[in-house]
Amino acid sequence: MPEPLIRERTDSMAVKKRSSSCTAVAPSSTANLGPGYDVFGLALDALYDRVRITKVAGKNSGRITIKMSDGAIPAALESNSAGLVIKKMAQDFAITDDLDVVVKKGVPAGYGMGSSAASAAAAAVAFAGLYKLKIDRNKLVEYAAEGEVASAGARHYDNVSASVLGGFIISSVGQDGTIRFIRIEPPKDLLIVVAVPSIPVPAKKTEVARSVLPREVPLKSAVHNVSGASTIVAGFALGDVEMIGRGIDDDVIVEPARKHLIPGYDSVRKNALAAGALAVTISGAGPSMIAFLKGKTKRKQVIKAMEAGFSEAGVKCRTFACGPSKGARIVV
Ligand SMILES: Nc1ncnc2c1ncn2[C@@H]1O[C@H](COP(=O)(O)OP(=O)(O)O)[C@@H](O)[C@H]1O
Ligand SMILES: N[C@@H](CCOP(=O)(O)O)C(=O)O
Repeated sequence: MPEPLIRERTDSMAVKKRSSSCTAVAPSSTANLGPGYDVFGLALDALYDRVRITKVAGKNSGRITIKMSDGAIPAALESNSAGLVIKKMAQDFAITDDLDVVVKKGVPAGYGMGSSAASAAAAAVAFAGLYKLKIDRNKLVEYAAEGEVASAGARHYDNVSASVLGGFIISSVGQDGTIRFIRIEPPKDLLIVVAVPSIPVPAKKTEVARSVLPREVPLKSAVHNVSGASTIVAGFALGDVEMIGRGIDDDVIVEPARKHLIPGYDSVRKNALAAGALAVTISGAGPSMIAFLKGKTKRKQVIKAMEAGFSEAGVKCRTFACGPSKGARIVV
């Protein structure tokens, strides 16, 4: 369910004297949007992670300690997306303060809503805020992408760019390694319904879901996906939700290879389309399914349809409707 942004309680005077801290929040996100594998990301105004970084006064052995609100996620620096980001930023800016990091999870880990990315994005923004670093937001995305190594085994930019920058983002990595992000403000009447199935997911689910993808694709499929992806971009640029929907529904490469990982995929998709969704796809690497609608009129019907679809496969799910979100920000 959407979690309201709650401002961090003001630290006591005693704590303030000993240390200084910075807190940032970052939104959940959906990646790919069908044919835009590893390129498209959309920030979702549904769930948020919060990261607070506190300098431990008078200690500069470079020790970074992470405390997680969700005990199922490893708190070890190298295995935690926020930890990897902070470690890399501390190295690059030669910061040796001891740091205490508290990660409050709002985005469930492993369900295709950019959970590791939300922690990584909030960590990058909080670290830059704490040390008042003059780095542009694109560079912040690059730092946040360090965190994806903890979950996906690779630096993919789609979730982190959306979490840091907000809105709809196109990430491109040039042949020379140059990374560029293009942000388009999503149309106001774009509504999103997410269904999160209650099924166990493997640790490093994204790495697993990436391993089932074909290494090479037929030219015909590549052409097909380029046309779908171009339609999505045109839809965002023109503010045309129906056009966005037409493009999303056109992935012939990634979704067919992954759908067997999601019990109920076919019925969720069929039901949601019949109930009035413009497009239905896997959110990120799954297992959540995501539907795109124009306005709120069909929202309840689509929610019911997706729940019924998972139920046909004997799977419970939780559902929510949301809009696009703005990007990560400092709250204290
Ligand atoms: N700060 C973090 N928040 C969430 N997951 C994390 C974090 N650090 C490491 N992980 C690991 O990343 C995996 C979840 O991330 P990921 O597979 O990208 O899923 P999703 O983006 O769908 O939530 C889990 O194995 C989890 O233990
Ligand atoms: N492009 C990635 C996106 C993974 O998103 P997640 O939220 O499931 O981690 C992929 O499809 O592997």
